[in-house]
Amino acid sequence: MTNDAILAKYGELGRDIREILITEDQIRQKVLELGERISQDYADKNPVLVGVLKGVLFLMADLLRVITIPSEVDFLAVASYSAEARQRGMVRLIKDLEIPIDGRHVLFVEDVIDTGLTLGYLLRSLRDRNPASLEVCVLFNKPAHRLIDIPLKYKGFDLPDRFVVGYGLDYNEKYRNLPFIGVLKPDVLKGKT
Ligand SMILES: O=P(O)(O)OC[C@H]1O[C@H](OP(=O)(O)OP(=O)(O)O)[C@H](O)[C@@H]1O
Ligand SMILES: Nc1nc2[nH]cnc2c(=O)[nH]1
Repeated sequence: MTNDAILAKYGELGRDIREILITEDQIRQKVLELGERISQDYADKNPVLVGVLKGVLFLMADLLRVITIPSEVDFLAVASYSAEARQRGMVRLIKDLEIPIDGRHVLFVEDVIDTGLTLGYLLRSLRDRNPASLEVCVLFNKPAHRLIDIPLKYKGFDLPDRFVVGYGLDYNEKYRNLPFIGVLKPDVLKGKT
């Protein structure tokens, strides 16, 4: 299917998209590769995959389906603060893990890393609980605005400095269900770059 045909299939959502940056097939292939590596690296370790709601839902579900070893999953949720508040390290946990992670091999799964502030805070919080190991798997890495250096053991795509939607990523809670990564048209995207 051409990109135009894919966008047409999504009707009003598709009409808001200026460009598809990463296709559904490219995402599927990359998630498969990540799942294969994780399955090899964590064989016999029964890892706990941890994600932050809500953007990670799609990645987490797809990744779990291609991981071939026993593994567990749990989620955190954080309150959204302004960029200024987050820069001061303010991330408020509104849902904590249900699985105790002391002594466990934890893989933090993130859909997108931009400034790194959210992940930086959450990794510190998880490290305090003494996991046996703590690594990060990110599908979409946006290095342009990174404020904190975070080692990424598993990385999918480097993205340009543009606000993107789809595959879990939203704009005002919309567009999460698009199966690709796209850039919104300028008239839709007010105040974002
Ligand atoms: O590296 P940072 O600049 O901290 O940005 C990354 C965060 O942004 C996204 O969440 P978002 O705030 O969009 O919430 P959502 O997942 O509920 O859409 C993503 O899931 C990360 O948690
Ligand atoms: N939807 C969305 N959320 C983000 N959080 C950090 N970067 C992005 C982005 O490009 N799109």
